[in-house]
Amino acid sequence: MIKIAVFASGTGTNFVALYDHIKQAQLPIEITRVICDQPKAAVLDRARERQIPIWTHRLKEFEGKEAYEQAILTQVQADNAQLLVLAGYMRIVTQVLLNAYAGKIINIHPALLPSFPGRHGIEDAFDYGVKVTGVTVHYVDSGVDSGPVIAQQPVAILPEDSVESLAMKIHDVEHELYFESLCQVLRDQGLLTVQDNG
Ligand SMILES: Nc1nc2c(c(=O)[nH]1)N[C@@H](CN(C=O)c1ccc(C(=O)N[C@@H](CCC(=O)O)C(=O)O)cc1)CN2
Ligand SMILES: NCC(=O)N[C@@H]1O[C@H](COP(=O)([O-])[O-])[C@@H](O)[C@H]1O
Repeated sequence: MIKIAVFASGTGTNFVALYDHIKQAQLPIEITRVICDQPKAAVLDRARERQIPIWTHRLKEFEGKEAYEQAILTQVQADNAQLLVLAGYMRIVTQVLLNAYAGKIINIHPALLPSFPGRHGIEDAFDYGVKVTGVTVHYVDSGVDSGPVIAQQPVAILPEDSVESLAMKIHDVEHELYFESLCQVLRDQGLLTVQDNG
């Protein structure tokens, strides 16, 4: 069984999409825990509904970011998580996790990096007026949205689009591309085989 931890801070639609795809495909992948920095985030209810364990604490409960991430590291290592999957996790991952999980942390971003990094990729692309934006899945490094790209998919911004309609199109792409990218990463790391149908 391949063990992955999902990190999220908000609604959790990407977590649900990954969960559903893994279940539908009957892949040997287990989401060991949802890690969340916002104890009231909706993603936690989604995890509870699916009997997925959670770890949720606010940063301010700890003596700084390093102690916070050390607590997360202790938990994901105890869970034997092999890959950390950031899915709307709004914290910059520090060297505590980067060192322990070098090359084993991935993220999804709602823009075509390196364009429009940061917390507001969808709105920034819409406000800039680009005609094409999209979704990026990438490895996480010490920079922000600067790690090696794993996959990208374009999304056209039409004249009739609002930022809301664009966000819906972006999320629809995310909910397919992240699962495809996860399987590719697990295959690249020799954890998933063709025999697994992954
Ligand atoms: N080391 C990395 N950590 C994270 C990355 C990354 O590429 N490298 N991607 C982000 C996700 N993200 C955009 O995709 C993102 C999330 C949050 C922020 C940010 O600036 N957040 C807060 C608080 C920062 C903190 O306390 O950690 C802020 O507004 O200051 C920027 C980009 C996930 N992590
Ligand atoms: N900079 C990171 C970032 O903007 N991530 C974005 O947060 C959203 C989380 O949605 P979800 O909670 O419904 O999965 C997703 O659109 C993801 O690309």
